[in-house]
Amino acid sequence: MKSALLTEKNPAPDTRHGMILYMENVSVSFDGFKALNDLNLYIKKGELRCLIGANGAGKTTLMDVITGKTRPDTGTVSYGQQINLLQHNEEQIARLGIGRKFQKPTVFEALSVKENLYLSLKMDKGIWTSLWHALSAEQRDDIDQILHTIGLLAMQHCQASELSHGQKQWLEIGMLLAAKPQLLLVDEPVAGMTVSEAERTAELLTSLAGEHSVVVVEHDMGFVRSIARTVTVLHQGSVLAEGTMDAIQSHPEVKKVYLGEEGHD
Ligand SMILES: Nc1ncnc2c1ncn2[C@@H]1O[C@H](COP(=O)(O)OP(=O)(O)OP(=O)(O)O)[C@@H](O)[C@H]1O
Repeated sequence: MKSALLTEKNPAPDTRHGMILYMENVSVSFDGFKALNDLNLYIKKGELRCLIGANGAGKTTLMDVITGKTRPDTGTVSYGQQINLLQHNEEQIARLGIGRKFQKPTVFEALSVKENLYLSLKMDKGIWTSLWHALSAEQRDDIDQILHTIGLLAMQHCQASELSHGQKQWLEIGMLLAAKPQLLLVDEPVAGMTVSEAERTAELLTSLAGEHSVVVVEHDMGFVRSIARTVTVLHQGSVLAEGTMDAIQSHPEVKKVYLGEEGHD
């Protein structure tokens, strides 16, 4: 289904070569300190990628560069083959189909689950009309589908404040989905979740891959193992290693600089 947001002003990324994101030779300095150091990262269309790295490795800065919050000093960042993200601001990048979920859920507590989703649908129009009948049949179907995907169909009329921490995280993922992103950036999705919520989140993120490309930053190695096909390890602002979880866990440099330090996180 074609997104209403993908207009001439918001073109779809050209992913004919199978890649949704290209970051090449990207460096970011803060007062002379290189938070990203000649970083190269490629994300395939439809993949679920996990990004790990010790505190200060550059994970947040990397997400900030993709979403336009931080401008790199050098390098290129391309969404599909043709969209130069460095020429767009944060709002434009969101409209181009890159959604970001921060660690802390920011749902509207006083609104119902479903109303939170309407709000996300309507964001591109500037003014929020919460009336269900004002939505097109396609938009209503989209919301029902999202409620199903995030497992909150039965709770659609509950006030968001009544949701558990995990349910709020799923609602916020649903709010991102309402804007029909192609690339989803998800920061520490299972922090603070119960074991069963984390399992459900693993299923949810896995189910989103394919139709969406998903990049997950996560410290919980058990969770990473449960979802990741490819893991990228950042260290001192560069990619130290990339591969399957097994390959990463037996990589001597990774063991030395990251996995050995995990308990100190
Ligand atoms: N705005 C800033 N000003 C100065 N230094 C910064 C700024 N943002 C990040 N840094 C520094 O850049 C480095 C990389 O930070 P970043 O937040 O990207 O790491 P991270 O991998 O996300 O770490 P964490 O897991 O702790 O969130 C850190 O040393 C941090 O102190």
